Amino acid sequence: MTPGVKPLVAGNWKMNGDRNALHEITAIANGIDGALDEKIDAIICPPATLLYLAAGSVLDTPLSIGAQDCHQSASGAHTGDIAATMIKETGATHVIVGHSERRTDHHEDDALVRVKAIAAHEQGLVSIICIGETKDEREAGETLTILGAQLAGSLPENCTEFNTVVAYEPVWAIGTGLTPSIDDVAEAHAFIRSRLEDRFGEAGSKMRLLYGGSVKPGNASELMAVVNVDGALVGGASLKSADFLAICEAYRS
Ligand SMILES: O=C(CO)COP(=O)(O)O
Repeated sequence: MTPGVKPLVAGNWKMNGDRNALHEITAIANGIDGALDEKIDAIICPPATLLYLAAGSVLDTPLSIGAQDCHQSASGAHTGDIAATMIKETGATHVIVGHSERRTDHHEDDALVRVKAIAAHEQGLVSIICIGETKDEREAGETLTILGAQLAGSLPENCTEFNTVVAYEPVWAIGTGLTPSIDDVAEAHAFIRSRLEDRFGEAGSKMRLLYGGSVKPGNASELMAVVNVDGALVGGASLKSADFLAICEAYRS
């Protein structure tokens, strides 16, 4: 954790969830009591088809809703894409950009992630900008070089602690049950923090840095206790309210 920074626990549902799964969102919203709400912010990012319903279902609760991607343009001939303006209209407040699955599946590069983040910021949405190395890159000892390049290329100049969250997700840890060692998480997050401070000064020291990749109730406390880990970006374990709430509980004491 970073002193003075309120942690964020974010759930990324990816391409999972239908109307029947909305009760998981209300269960999470109801499971965050006042004491926990004082300790953490929490958001769930369901698929775009559920954004309106999800945002409507968490009104007046501590839970917020985010999207999983946005287009860099405000409107236009972009079949299948969703603009940040549209996300804003649903009542969502956050948007993930640059997730490794989009970088791989849709060939998104740092430059594109950067303009998506700008589009999100222009609409008053908080961008959750994802970075992370592949297994090959880690084994080649290139982790910090890759993270440095992704940070430089994916984060726009207008990032502040209010409009930007950085999520470190080692690609090889996503959905695999594998996690880096605590020392490796600490090293990566310390590196990211120093790069953010170099570039954004005071704002860089307060920007929230999430760890993502196989975060579960069983490892959340250990991972969340690492210096400069200001929360989690949770995939599979965010689909079940009990698991997501158990991860949030890592911050109760
Ligand atoms: O990609 C992730 C969150 O964005 C992590 O997914 P898992 O928690 O399922 O490994």
